[in-house]
Amino acid sequence: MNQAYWRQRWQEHRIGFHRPDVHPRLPVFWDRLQVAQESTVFVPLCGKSLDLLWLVEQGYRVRGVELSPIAVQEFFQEHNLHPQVDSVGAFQRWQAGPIEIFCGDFFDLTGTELQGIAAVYDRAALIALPPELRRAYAVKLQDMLPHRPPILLITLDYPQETRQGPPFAVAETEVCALYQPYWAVEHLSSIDLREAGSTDFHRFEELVFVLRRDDGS
Ligand SMILES: C[S@@+](CC[C@H](N)C(=O)[O-])C[C@H]1O[C@@H](n2cnc3c(N)ncnc32)[C@H](O)[C@@H]1O
Repeated sequence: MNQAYWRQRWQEHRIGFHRPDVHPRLPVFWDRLQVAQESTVFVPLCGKSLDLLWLVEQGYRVRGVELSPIAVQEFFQEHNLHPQVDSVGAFQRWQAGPIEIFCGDFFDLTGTELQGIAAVYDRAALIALPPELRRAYAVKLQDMLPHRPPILLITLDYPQETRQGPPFAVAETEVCALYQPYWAVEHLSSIDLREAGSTDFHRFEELVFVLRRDDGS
């Protein structure tokens, strides 16, 4: 699973992961993070998600990172936003009002781009990555966010042997293995997506977690 794969998916418009609406779990669970308004939320591997706009409507600033320039351009175009574009390190930074998207590879972030981050929203970022990159992704977040802001994390879980990712299955045990001991993991909900007719696998669940700084207390 490499950059070429994702760039090609955007080029061919194979973006079944992109929702035409705000993710239903975001408004339900966001308040659990208790993030002060006007602070900045980091949205890794953001695509052109409408969740960015929902967060802005709630009074936050958002900072995304996304590999595909097609995704970034479409996001701003589709919402009639007129971004300023400049270069920051390895990234092209697109900015319009409270929305900033760093176009480039998440793994090229240095940490300076994430200064002032008050919370993280991960929907379909961790599960977009194969196992070896998931470990690197979590380590990178740990390195770049030493103040351990809260994370709202949405994953999928299903028998991985029944299909190839992405999306990859990421169960609660793996979330705990990746994020503890830096963050305490609270499992908020499991939703059987088969009921919504989304799949015919014998198990296909969406899991929602909140990760909070673990002070060891
Ligand atoms: C499954 S999609 C999810 C997009 C978005 N979070 C959403 O909910 O619609 C994964 C996204 O991550 C992007 N991506 C994959 N690898 C990346 C990387 N190393 N750095 C930045 N973006 C990446 C892809 O281009 C794709 O848009």
